[in-house]
Amino acid sequence: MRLIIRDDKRQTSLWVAEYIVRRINDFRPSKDRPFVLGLPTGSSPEQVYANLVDFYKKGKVSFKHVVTFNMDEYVGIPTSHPQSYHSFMFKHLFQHVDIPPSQIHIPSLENYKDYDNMIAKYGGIELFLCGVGSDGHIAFNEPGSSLSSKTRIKTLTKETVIANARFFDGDVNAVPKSAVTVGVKTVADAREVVLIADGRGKAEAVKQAVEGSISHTWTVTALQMHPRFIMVVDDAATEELKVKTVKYFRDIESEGSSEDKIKSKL
Ligand SMILES: N[C@@H]1[C@@H](O)[C@H](O)[C@@H](COP(=O)(O)O)O[C@@H]1O
Repeated sequence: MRLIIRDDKRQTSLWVAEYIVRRINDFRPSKDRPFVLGLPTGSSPEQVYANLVDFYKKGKVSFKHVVTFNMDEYVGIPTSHPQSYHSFMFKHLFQHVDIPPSQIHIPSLENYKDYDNMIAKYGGIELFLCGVGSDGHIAFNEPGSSLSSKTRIKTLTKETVIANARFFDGDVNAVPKSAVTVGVKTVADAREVVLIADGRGKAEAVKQAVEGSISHTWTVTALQMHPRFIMVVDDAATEELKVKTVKYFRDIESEGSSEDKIKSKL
């Protein structure tokens, strides 16, 4: 695991967007060999998407040969609903860049049983970007979800419904109570996972992800097993970590990752 700590959300969002642009460009995607990108919704990635749009407009990246798979979607509201994840993705990213609509995938009641197969047909996900819930859930894999789960329907916990009420004018009753979501294993099967978290509200989840034991109680902890897992967090999100942990990761990252260091010497 790499843990990148930046001062604030502006900086974490920039780091992640620059990283994604670099990964897409280094991959040199083509029609026959697209870059397969897993994507989240939520307030955490919003500025990442704004930066990606900006980089696209400046000609630094193209999404023409990028295939996307979103991680989740509410059940019970139409895709046209302003708070559907479908609407979110078009508003913040898809409508501003050159991705062909046929290359966009969002889970739904219609396609969820085939979702993991669809991903497999593209050769798997190259990079899965994700956020994390305050209770440590990734996508909508709430506490107690199987760490080997695949795409399915999940009931949302009260904590998540309350947390997401902010997008529904604070009305808890308006928040859908279930969702289609990729599984923990769907995320963990990606060749690389990049997680972005900011704010004090994510501090406990970040602590569990970095210092906790692997447990279905905090589904994010499953990513500790991942060979290429990068967490990008702001200062506030590190507040529950041990001083020693923060110092350790700051020290190794201040020199660049060991891989970057070795490559730069070649
Ligand atoms: N299903 C989404 C998750 O994918 C997201 O990571 C989480 C955190 O959202 P936010 O980034 O708004 O804090 O919220 C929702 O529950």
